Amino acid sequence: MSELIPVHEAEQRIRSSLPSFGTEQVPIDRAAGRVLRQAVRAECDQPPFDRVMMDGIAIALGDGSRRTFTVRGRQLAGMHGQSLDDPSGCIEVTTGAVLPAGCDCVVPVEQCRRDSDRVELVADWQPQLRQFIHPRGSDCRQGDELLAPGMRLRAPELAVLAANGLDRVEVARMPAVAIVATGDELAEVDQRPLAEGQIRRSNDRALAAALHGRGFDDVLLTRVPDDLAATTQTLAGLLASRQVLVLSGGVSVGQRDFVPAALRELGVTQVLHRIAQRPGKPMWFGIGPQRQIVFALPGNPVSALVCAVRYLLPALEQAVGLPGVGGEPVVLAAPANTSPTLTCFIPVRVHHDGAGRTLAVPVPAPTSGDFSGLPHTDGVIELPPSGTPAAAGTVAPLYRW
Ligand SMILES: Nc1nc2c(c(=O)[nH]1)N[C@H]1C(S)=C(S)[C@@H](COP(=O)(O)OP(=O)(O)OC[C@H]3O[C@@H](n4cnc5c(N)ncnc54)[C@H](O)[C@@H]3O)O[C@H]1N2
Ligand code: MOO
Repeated sequence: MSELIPVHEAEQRIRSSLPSFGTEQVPIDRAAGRVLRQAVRAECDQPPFDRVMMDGIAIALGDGSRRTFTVRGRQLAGMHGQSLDDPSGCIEVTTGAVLPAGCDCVVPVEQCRRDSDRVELVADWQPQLRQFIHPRGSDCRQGDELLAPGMRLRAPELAVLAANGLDRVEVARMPAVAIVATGDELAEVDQRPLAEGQIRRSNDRALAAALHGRGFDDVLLTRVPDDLAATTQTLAGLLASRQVLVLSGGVSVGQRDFVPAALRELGVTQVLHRIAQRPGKPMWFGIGPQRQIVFALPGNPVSALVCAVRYLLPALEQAVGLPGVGGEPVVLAAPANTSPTLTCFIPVRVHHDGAGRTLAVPVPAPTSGDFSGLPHTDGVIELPPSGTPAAAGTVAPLYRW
């Protein structure tokens, strides 16, 4: 039997063997949630002109002693061309308008008393030079790099794309994923009644949800029986049409655990099998002849999910160009058991204390087959091998579901 590989080495081996899925151009309205694969530079200065910040009047301040002004014109947002030549005058302006030529101060309407075309400043209001003006280029200058490859396109990034005239954008191509459930004991979700010895298949739905949650939406669900020929045939078809295969079950040492043998027969190169961790020890990972990514996860539901959040999701995120961020540091709120030889992954519920620290309360699953309590948890923490339990206060990385 192959030796157990430490968690950090398993991660390293996976990361260094991943392909990229390439890029594609998409219209801006299909870009939300995608991963940017180009740099975006400012099309022009932002704001592109000195911009009025308040509805009111624009004036030429001079020495600041003048208290009354005569309205000489109007410059609303979207208009241009007004000019003030006479400091006793003012121009009515609205938020977002170009500051009229000759003006250097905006007085909000709340600080004005208007009588016909005469405006008087309220008694205790003292206008200041350049007040309530967004100067041209204060947000960014033409040519500044605003977005870099590897950024996820969320709301702020979409605003920048739109503001800079990008109606199409280059993003990472998302892989076609197949999730394959193995096991003769597995029944469909709607099968009633269940025969003795059967359980409904649930790992595939959990894995698909985990993938959708990270933006991997092209996911096909299928199953194979515990039979080498059938497994090999189904996997051959999937390797021809999908870039990522995620299998659950059939990777251990049982008489009917055919997954590693079938993958070997199909020319998938094994990169690792069996990691020094609990749960999820039997995980298998390999790369196909056309550089397909193949994760064969253990069938136990907690094990499958742990391996998905610790290895599968970070790997696919790397392959689409996102920077690796690792687990999120959290503070253990109570002691947690460890193993002297294995890295332990422990389900936790997280909350924040008064100081804003993220505290993790261990909610251990009785076995890796017991997943009904997981909905009340947020993810798993990773505890390295140790001869003593991890004390409350230990900082550990959290991998969210
Ligand atoms: N002699 C040994 N036996 C086992 C070892 C070992 O080292 N020596 N390792 C154990 C560990 S740890 C795990 S984890 C499991 C993993 O086994 P497989 O990946 O081969 O998974 P299966 O045997 O097919 O299934 C395990 C368990 O999970 C249930 N299952 C499978 N698929 C699904 C699904 N889609 N939805 C819900 N549940 C699923 C299945 O019914 C089994 O109960 O091996 C141990 N054995
Ligand atoms: O590695 Mo298995 O996941 O403990 O049951």
